[in-house]
Amino acid sequence: MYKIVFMRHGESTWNLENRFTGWTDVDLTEKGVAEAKAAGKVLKDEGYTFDLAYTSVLKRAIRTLWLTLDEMDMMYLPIKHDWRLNERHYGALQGLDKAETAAKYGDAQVLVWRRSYDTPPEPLAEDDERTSYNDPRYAGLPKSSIPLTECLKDTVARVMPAWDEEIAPAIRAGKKIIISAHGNSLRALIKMLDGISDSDIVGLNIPNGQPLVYELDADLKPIRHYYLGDPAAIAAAQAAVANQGKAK
Ligand SMILES: O=C(O)[C@@H](CO)OP(=O)(O)O
Repeated sequence: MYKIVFMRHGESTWNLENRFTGWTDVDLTEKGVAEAKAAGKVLKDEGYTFDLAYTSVLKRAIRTLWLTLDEMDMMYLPIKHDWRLNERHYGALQGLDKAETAAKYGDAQVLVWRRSYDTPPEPLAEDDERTSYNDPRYAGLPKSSIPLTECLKDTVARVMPAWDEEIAPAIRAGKKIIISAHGNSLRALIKMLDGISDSDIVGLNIPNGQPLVYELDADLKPIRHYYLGDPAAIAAAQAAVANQGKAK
C-alpha cells in the first residue's frame, strides 16, 4: 500500500478578497501562513515523513510547502516545481470579485464558470497584459501550452501527464510524496484517481491548507482517503469555498 499527501495552499490574498485567481501569482495571507504551519504540525504529530515534494510554479503553493516542511524540520527535502500543477487558468475572470460577478451574471452562471467540467470562462485576449506569455517561468514552453482560459477538463489534460510521467513512477519507486498545489489542479487529479463523474465533480471543494491523505493499492488505485485535522472545521472550510461564488 502506498500513501500520498495532497494539500491545497493556505489562504491567499485573493482568497481573502474573493477574487478569481487562476494563474495570478498572489501570496499567502497571515491566516494562510498559519494554516501552512498548522499543516506541518499535524503531519509531524501524526508521524509523516517524505522523500520528495511536488508543487506548482505559483508562490502560494510553494510558500505553503516551505512553511509545512519548515514546521516538520524537513527543509532539506527535494522539491520539484511543475507548471502542470498550477491552478486552473481562470481566463478573463482573473482578478474579478466572485460575489460581484455572481450579482451581475447570477449564481448559476458563476457556478458553471467555477465548477462545470467542460465550460471554460471567456479567454484572455492574446494581447491582454494578464497573459503569461512573457513570464520567464514559462519561457521553455511552446505558446500553445500556455492557456488563455481553462475548464476543469483542460486542467485534467495537463495535470495527468505530470501524474503519469513523474509522480506515479516516483510513488512506484517507493518515494513518500507530498504535493502542494491548488483547489482545481487537485480536483482534476482526484477526479481521475477516484473516477468521479463530470456531474459529481461539481460538488467537490478542497479547503485551504488541510493535508489530504490518499492510500493507494499496488496499481495506484485509491483504497481510501481522509483529511488530517478536525472534521467539523474541514467541512466548514469546504462549505465556505462552495459559497464564495454566490452573490452576497
Ligand atoms: O480563484 C481561483 O483560482 C480558485 C481557487 O481559489 O477559485 P475557485 O474556488 O472559484 O475555483
